[in-house]
Parts: sequence; structure tokens; C-alpha cells
Amino acid sequence: MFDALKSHHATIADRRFADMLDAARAADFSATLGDMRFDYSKTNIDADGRALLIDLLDARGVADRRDAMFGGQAINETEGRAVLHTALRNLGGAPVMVDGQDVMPDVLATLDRMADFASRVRDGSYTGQGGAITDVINIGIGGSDLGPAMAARALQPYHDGPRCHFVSNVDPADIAQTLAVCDPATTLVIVASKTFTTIETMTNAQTARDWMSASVSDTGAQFAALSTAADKTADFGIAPERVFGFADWVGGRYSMWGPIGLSLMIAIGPDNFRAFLRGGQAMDDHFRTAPWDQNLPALLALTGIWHNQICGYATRAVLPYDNNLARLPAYLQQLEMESNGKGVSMDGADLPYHSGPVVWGEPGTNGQHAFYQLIHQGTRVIPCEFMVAARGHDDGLHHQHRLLVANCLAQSEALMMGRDLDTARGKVADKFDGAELDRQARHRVFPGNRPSTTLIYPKLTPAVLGQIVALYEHRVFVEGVVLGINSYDQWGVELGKELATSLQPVVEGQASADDKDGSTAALVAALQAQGL
Ligand SMILES: O=P(O)(O)OC[C@H]1O[C@H](O)[C@H](O)[C@@H](O)[C@@H]1O
Repeated sequence: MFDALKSHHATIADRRFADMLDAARAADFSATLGDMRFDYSKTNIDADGRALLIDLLDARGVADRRDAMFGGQAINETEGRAVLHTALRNLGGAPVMVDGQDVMPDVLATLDRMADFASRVRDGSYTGQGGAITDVINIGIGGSDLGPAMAARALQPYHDGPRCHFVSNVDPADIAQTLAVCDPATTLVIVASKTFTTIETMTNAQTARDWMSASVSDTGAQFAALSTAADKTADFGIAPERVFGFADWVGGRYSMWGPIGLSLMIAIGPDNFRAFLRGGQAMDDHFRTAPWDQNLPALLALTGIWHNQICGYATRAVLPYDNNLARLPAYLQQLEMESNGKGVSMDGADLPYHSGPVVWGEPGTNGQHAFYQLIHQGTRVIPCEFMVAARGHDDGLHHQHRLLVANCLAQSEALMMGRDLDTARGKVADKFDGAELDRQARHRVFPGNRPSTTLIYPKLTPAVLGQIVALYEHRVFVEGVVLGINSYDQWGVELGKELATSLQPVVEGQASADDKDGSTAALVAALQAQGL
């Protein structure tokens, strides 16, 4: 499938793409949605390469598949489900049909119920036993944690509701340290779980309930649930008026737009939450209508395919120069790696090329003082995705924000330009000479020609965050369709869960480790000797 692209790549692999980069290329290899601009000119993709990449979209039927997704067809074929997180941000309410039924009335009614509840928590008319709610604890994991936790951090400047805490790990340290700073009489616990069976979440929810029941008479009244499993939320003792349901066509890692976003809505308020949804919807409209060579999600995806499947770069760094996006890399790790980390194509055959890349990152400028060394001078090429706002939220500190922007732009420039041996020699010629000058200079050489993309936006508002998240969601979709995999299941997480269940009695000393492998049995024995 990638033959033409690989042949093209072979002819240009040694080219220094900085030599192509003039103002015309910068304009041609950028695309915009309003004030959001995606620049992929600092890559080795040229007009021919881009044309071949766009051919792939047509050859793989991406447009039809996109329309099938928005149209409610069961494109999650292994689970027989539609993929309709986009319906959650379809604020205009245009009909979205699943099995002959319009799902929008239910979606919008649930959004209104969420807004009503969030408003009552925020204005103090919904109370705990001790009065107005001071703390909200969202208990969830994976898609029921990473989205709202990432967004609550990203939109911290808009936070004017009660304190929000996110507990995910089954490690008791997580819940214990959170409960320690909350008052049970004024805390709302939100149990977020699509299935309401996830062991970590149910264990933490039980621990929170025990904690609350020591001092609160009606604990159920201070619990809410976000789930597709209404029967299970009732069994847990949460009254239907505080259960916010959604359908199985919302994938866990795509679910922050609906009930799973309740903690975020309580933090920033329903109006800001709706602005977040509108941002996502604006990206949906763009994805559906913009020609491929102007289409941000498609271009982001094609840049990814170029770097991973064609150039062979196995990882990709996401580097937001926006400290409030500190959790974005973790969020994207689930979104991208759980979606496109598959070795089998939709029809069950082995994938004849690599699956999606390893995604990792940290905000800049922090990363510059840690792992950028390897990005600049390590032996592997790591494509970088920079993102930065024109303005921060503290106008009085705008001079400091400019320093942040200068650093972001400097990094992509440095990665591209590098520094050759002659220039490196010049840097140290006053200190060394002869063989020592050469040796010292070698350490100061930067190969350069290292690709990056840059996403810029005016300011990290709720709407802009919505655009960014939807941009990455659709990027994952396009990459998944091109690779021919199902981006919407996650069978690869099951085996570890099954083995954890079988190991539980072993670590509890109720069953022997004899039928386990030698390493596992020895580790259990050693941990038991240390007090397990
Ligand atoms: O929302 P839940 O049903 O509790 O699921 C939470 C998470 O756990 C699973 O193991 C999946 O890997 C994730 O995709 C999911 O988001």
C-alpha cells in the first residue's frame, strides 16, 4: 500500500528540508481553522509526497468511512457498535440516526440534566449533609478519568466551582491522599465508569463510600454516577436523579464530551462546558467539509503516517508550550495508543506495516531541561508536535509568555537547522586547538533535519481546547482508516485484567503460586517475605 510513498521517500531521504523552506512553503504547508493554524512545513513532506499521501485517503475510502461514522453506522465492527462521540457535541440537535432512531433528543436532555445538576452543586442549592459542596471527587480510570482530568487542568483559569479531585489508581495512596483533604459532609463523589464493573473504580468507590458512611447518614445522596449501566448504578445505591447515562456508541476514551465530563462542567460551569463542546463541533464541521489539503485532522494524520510508516520513526513527542496542557500527553497516550495500537487489521489479518507510534511528551519549557538532549542529538529521529498560544491568561505576565513562545519556536528551528562541524569549531576555537578542538567540536554538532509540526492558537479557552481534542480524535480516526484497523476496540487490555484476577488469591495467600511461571512465583514469595 505504501510502495509509491516509500519510493518517493527513497529519492528524497537525504534532502535537507530547511533548504526548501521559504515563505511560500510556509504558507502552502500550513492549514487553518479560524485562528488555529497547523504548520507542517518543517518536515520533509513536499508537494509530491503530499499528493501521494492524499491519494492514500482516497484509496482507503476515508471520506466514505468518515460519513459512515457521522451517520451512525456500526464502524466499530468487532463490537458491532456505532462511533458517535460527535453526537455529544452536536449542539444544534440535527438528527443523528442509530438503528432508525434519532439519538439527539436523549443526548440533549442528558446535557440539560447535567447542566441543572452542575448549577445546583455550584450555587449551593444541592448540599451535602454538612452544607454546600466544597469538594468533588471523580472516581474513574482510563477514559473515565484522563479526559476530564486533562481538561480540568487545561481550563484551570476558568475554574470557579468547588475543588475537583480525580482518583484513578487502585493504589490506595491515590484515594487515601484525596480523602484526607476532603470533608465527607461537604463532598460529592462521582463514580465515572462506562461499564460500572472496572475493578479499580469499583474498589475506590467502595472505599469512598465506607469513608463517607462513618460520618454521613445518607451516603447515597452524596454520590452521582456516570455510566451506560443503569442497573449497576442502582445496585450501588445511587438514585436515578443523580445517574447520567450514555449509550454504548460512546467509546470510553472519546467520552469526555458527555456525562463523563460532569466533573469538568461542575468546575468551569455549564456555559464554559458548552463552549468546549462548540469548539469540538467546529472541528467536526471542518473535518467533514474542508478539502484534504486544508483539513487539519487529515494533515495531522498524514504527517503521522509519513513519519511512522514511511520514514520509520517509531515514536512521536507531543510538546505543548502550555503548562495547563500538562496532562495532554497522557490523555493522548490513551486516545492514540489504545485506538491504533493494533497488530491485526479489520478483516483479522496480520498488519503488514507498523501500527500507530509510541506517543509521549511533557510541556515545554520543562522538557528542554530533561529529554530534549536525545531529541536533538540522539541517534533516533523523533518527530515533535509543538503547540503554543499567542497569549496566556495573565496579561500582566505577557512578557514572560513571550519568552515561552520564543523557546517553542527556537526548538523547532534548532531541530531543523542543526549545527555543522565548522560552526561548532567556531564556537570553541578560542578554547581548544588541534585534535582537541575537533574532538570538542564533534560534541557540539547537531545533525538537524529533524521534523516537527507546530499548532498555534490565540489562547487556551474552552472552545480552543474542544478544537484541539476533536482534532486529535479525528486524526486517530484517519490514521486508523488508512491502516485498516479498528480504532474503537481495545482487546489488548483484557489479558492483564484476567491474569490480575487469577493472581489476586495468590497475593492474598489464599492460593498457591505453583502453577505460575518461575519469575512470578519468586516475586510473590519475595514480596510475601517483605510483608505482602
Ligand atoms: O469507564 P470504564 O468502563 O470504567 O472503563 C475504563 C477504562 O478501562 C478499560 O480497561 C479500557 O482499557 C479503557 O478504554 C476504559 O476507558
